[in-house]
Amino acid sequence: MKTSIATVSISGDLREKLAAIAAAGFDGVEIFENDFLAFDGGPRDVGRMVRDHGLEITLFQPFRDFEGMPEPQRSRAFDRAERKFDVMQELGTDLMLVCSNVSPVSLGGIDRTADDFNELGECAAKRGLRVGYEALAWGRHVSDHRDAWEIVRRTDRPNIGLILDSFHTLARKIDVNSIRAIPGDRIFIVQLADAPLIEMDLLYWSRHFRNMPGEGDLPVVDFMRAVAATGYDGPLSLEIFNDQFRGGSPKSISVDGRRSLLYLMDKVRRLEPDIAIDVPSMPDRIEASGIEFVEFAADEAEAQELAGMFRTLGFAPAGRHISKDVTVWRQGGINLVINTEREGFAHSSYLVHGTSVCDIGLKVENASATVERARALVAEPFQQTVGRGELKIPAIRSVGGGVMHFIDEKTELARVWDIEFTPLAGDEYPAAAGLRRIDHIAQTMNYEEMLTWVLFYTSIFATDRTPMVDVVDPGGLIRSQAIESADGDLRITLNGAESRRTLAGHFIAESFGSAVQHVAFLTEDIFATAKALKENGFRSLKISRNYYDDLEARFGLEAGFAGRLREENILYDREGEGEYFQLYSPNYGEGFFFEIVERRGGYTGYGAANAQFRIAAQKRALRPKGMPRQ
Ligand SMILES: O=C(O)c1ccc(O)c(O)c1
Ligand SMILES: [Mg+2]
Repeated sequence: MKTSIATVSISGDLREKLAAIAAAGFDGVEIFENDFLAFDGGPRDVGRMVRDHGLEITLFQPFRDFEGMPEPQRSRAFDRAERKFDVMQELGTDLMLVCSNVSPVSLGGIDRTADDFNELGECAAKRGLRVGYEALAWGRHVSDHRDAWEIVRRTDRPNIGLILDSFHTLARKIDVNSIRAIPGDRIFIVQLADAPLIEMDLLYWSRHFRNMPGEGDLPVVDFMRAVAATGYDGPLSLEIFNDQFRGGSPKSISVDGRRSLLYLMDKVRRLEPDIAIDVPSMPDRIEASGIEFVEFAADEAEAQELAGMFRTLGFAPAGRHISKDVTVWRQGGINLVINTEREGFAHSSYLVHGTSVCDIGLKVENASATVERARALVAEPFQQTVGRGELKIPAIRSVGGGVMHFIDEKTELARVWDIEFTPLAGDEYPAAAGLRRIDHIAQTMNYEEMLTWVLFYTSIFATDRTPMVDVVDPGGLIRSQAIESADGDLRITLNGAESRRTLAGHFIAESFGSAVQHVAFLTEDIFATAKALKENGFRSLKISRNYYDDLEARFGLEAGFAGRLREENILYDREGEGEYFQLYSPNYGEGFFFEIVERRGGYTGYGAANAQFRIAAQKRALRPKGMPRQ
């Protein structure tokens, strides 16, 4: 499988773009004409630079408003084409993209258009060049790949072929099976893009909202299955016009691009076992059955403070690491680890981010297969020196600089707590509060990074994303989206902040990067838990009285029940038969906190409707007395 990406898809100048594209492992690059025009060097220099990066130029594009023109525009279009052929030869590429004409003066007409391509094909053939025709979804006369293909077919020249672009076909909801009838060798290149489903003008949607396959809502897999059926084996080329990507990190967007293509083709191969698809083999998406541990990096003083918080939550120290300054605190099936080592990853994470979650342990069926899939999808494996008596636990770098370890039952990894830790009695600790397992963890990031995280999680793990919801913080909007396994065993919520004035934005700024902002524990009886916590000295986040008045009215709650919620500062939500209860800890440091939830009757959400009131309460609690409101 040859992978390629259009230079228009990422930020930077041409030099930066090529470096990032090459580093992410692409084979080729589409040179978008404007990137070339803006470059301070001739076409030969660009060609050399591309090849020096080990890349090839898969396509030069776009050539606009060519076909079906009256005179004198027609002759001018041919003159223009000759000039671009000169450039292409110097660049060292043989393929030009002609996108369907949008000019109001164009005449259309299938025979006229085929004649134009016939003549252009003759000119190109003299130089050994090829021309591909792409139907823009908003083309004046041709806006459907089926019409573009009919024109190419009538031209009947080997150097005139079709260019397919998933966006144009899928945005117009054209039946992808129509692709299956096209001979693969007449398709010169396949461009791929996804997009979120938003009702809007096609051109505007295409130029601003495209994203990587798997990041949006279009059936790109069905499109690619149809392409695979044609026998096409040329480059798969990303062409992503996206406002955020234009301002994003070229390195990270390029990696997302490669990951999206590998993930896409892995899916296609599994769905089309009879078609030979050349994609590196990798284990199927990994089923994760929950979070085995959450590890905090801290210094001694903050470790004490954190431990104090764990204690009020009903956790007790369960083990001390055999050789490291690492303690595991336990309650039910929850393991919270505090690492105060002065070296290693946790320490460097502490130096950069301060006290924060540096590592997440996921329970999987096969830990080494998990790393194998992650590596195949260009994630970075993580390793550090393993001390005597310690296990080598498979791990990767997750997005945002954190680490993710994998624990399975297959091997002795599941016994890590017995093998690497000396048990602690923890007798003098207050009673457990009924916390059973980690319900979810919430990771906070800049909004622009959200697609990167979504693709990371959904491509490696058997998870899906929920629709994005908006959460109102007094300082701005937070976009929230969950990644979850089908049975809800693994739940991670991603919160994207656009403004530093939000609690989430403040947290990212203060912790120097995206991080876990809260961990939510599951209880089976929120009222019993609230009572036990109170006895442990836990002080819950105080929620406004107005919230409870509204709750009572909104859900028609009995006054007594609403009163109990109010008394315990428990937030409530309902979804059909399902009910959700939430209790919050105070903030720790710059905005980290714990949540306790109970799910009744199959409630599957996260209480998004309550988030605004929780955030307002947290902001009140954060504001030092006498400080002006934001
Ligand atoms: O938006 C455009 O004009 C445009 C240009 C070239 C393409 O390949 C394309 O898909 C869109
Ligand atoms: Mg295109």
